[in-house]
Amino acid sequence: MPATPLSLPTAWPHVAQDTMFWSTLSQTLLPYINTCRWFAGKARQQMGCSVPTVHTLPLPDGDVAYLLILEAAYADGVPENYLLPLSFIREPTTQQVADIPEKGRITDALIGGQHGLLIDAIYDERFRAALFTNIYESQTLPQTNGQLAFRRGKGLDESDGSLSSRVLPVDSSNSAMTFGEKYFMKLYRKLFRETNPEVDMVAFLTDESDFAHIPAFGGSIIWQRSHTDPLDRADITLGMVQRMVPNDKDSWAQTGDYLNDFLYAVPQRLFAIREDVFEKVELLGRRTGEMHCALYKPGSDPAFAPEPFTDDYREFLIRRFEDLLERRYALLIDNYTKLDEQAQRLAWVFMEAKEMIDAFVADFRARPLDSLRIRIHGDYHLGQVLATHNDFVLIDFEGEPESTITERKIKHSPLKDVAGMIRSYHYAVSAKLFNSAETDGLHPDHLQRVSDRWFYLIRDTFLHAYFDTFGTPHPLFKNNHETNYLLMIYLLEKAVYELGYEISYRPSWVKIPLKGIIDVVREIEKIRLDDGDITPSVPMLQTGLLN
Ligand SMILES: Nc1ncnc2c1ncn2[C@@H]1O[C@H](COP(=O)(O)OP(=O)(O)O)[C@@H](O)[C@H]1O
Ligand SMILES: O=P(O)(O)O[C@H]1O[C@H](CO)[C@@H](O[C@H]2O[C@H](CO)[C@@H](O)[C@H](O)[C@H]2O)[C@H](O)[C@H]1O
Repeated sequence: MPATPLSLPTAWPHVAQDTMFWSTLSQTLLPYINTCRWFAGKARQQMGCSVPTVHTLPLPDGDVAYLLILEAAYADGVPENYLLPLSFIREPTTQQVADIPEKGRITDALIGGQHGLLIDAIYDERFRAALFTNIYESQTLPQTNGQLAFRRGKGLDESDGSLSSRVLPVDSSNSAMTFGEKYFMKLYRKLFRETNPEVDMVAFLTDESDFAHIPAFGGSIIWQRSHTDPLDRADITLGMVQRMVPNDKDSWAQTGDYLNDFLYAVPQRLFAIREDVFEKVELLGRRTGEMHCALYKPGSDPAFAPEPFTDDYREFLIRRFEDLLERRYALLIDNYTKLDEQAQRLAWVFMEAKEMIDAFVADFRARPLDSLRIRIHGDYHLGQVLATHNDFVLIDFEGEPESTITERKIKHSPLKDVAGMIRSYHYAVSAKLFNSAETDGLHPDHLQRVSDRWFYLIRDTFLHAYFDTFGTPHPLFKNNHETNYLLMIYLLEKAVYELGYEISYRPSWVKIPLKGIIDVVREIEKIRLDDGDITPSVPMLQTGLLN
């Protein structure tokens, strides 16, 4: 923190409309947000930060906090908006300062002649209490630009008007707090000019279905803007409350534990998966199916009603695929020499399959498809499933981080979620078997066979339990042939997406999505043979490279 504190003349309760105040403060805010986990613009060339909107939130003791909407500008690309709540702690005691984690302290300041500490308000108990009380009372607070609408959901009990709170040590792209250890509040940091899909999804599942395996919806905080611009009038979601789920860990960690048990036997050439592992996988398949059944509501609100595979959707998916593939091939070529030998071999097969993949994707444009599309989870993997004592709770319905909010609300076949989970099981076994001391001296080909065997058994167990939930026939899945085709489309899309993620963040894991891509390419070959569609212009795969 600077030796000379920031000095601003206006008294804290009156700064909301003081543009000088915010323009001076924004110079301090830019370096601060660059230290925050939730700020996604760190690696971009930044052109500054401003405070276009300030909302005032009265606190229980008569003081105020502010909800700032920050705008971060970049040398290229559109600016981004972030939510930063601000509190001013006057003359804080040593204990008060110590109670606020370093990452929550913004700057020492002299504001309206009073010394104090400006902090991220989530670390101020008064601020948290104000948010919760406003939700409990479904208050609407008028602001200069629109109003803050706090809305209570079914999951917030009548008896819980006032509860003690704390910030949860979840270091992610949003901020999390708990109230009475019974409610979980998420404050969204990166804002979009639309309602957040998570609130839509959780509210829909809580209000319109009896699906009990999400944390029940407790309420939301929405900024309803003054609708001066007809093209830019959507409400903006700032936060959401759900029931807090007591959980030991997420399913990624739980599956990792099961794999640790499995791993011990591998060097002795023993293949042993405990029965309760299959039971858990079956249960997750069932819960996933139940979630999709709950989201399948013909005749409901148009935002959720099932839709066919329209031309628009087909074009959207093909464009997305082509763009993704182009970027991934370029990334792979640029980073080829950094890959290990096994990844390089797989990369060759992927390159060699380019024509076949292109033809497979293009076929999506005209292929007759009678299955239906619905709203789905959208970013479904083992890390999004909390493992409770003997069941699962599904969380984080915010959608794919790389997609825009509009894209995240597009309806897909639920097989996209299924593909996400299948990919996640593939990741779990590959990451364990190829990165553990227990399997260190084992031949990679042997490990690959063991890994494949585990994966196929688990995948099929998941799929059987999933489809059993629907009974047959079901309008979401026309027939086995079409279902298999769609599953391949979404598996391929997910694995190609992951390839980019791993090249950028975990180069030693690149072979995991590459193997996933090649498994799908082999299935595509089978689909082509089934279709009787072997045109000499698109060669079959030369699998010799894999040996
Ligand atoms: N309802 C809940 N009850 C308990 N813990 C939760 C709940 N929702 C989320 N969490 C915890 O918070 C973490 C982050 O939640 P998530 O919804 O994934 O947020 P983000 O959008 O920031 O990724 C989860 O991995 C989980 O540990
Ligand atoms: O968690 P996010 O929503 O930020 O998603 C990104 O990171 C994920 C890794 O944490 C990544 O997921 C991939 O790795 C997981 C194991 O670490 C695996 O379970 C997933 O199946 C796999 O896709 C995700 O792709 C990325 O967007």
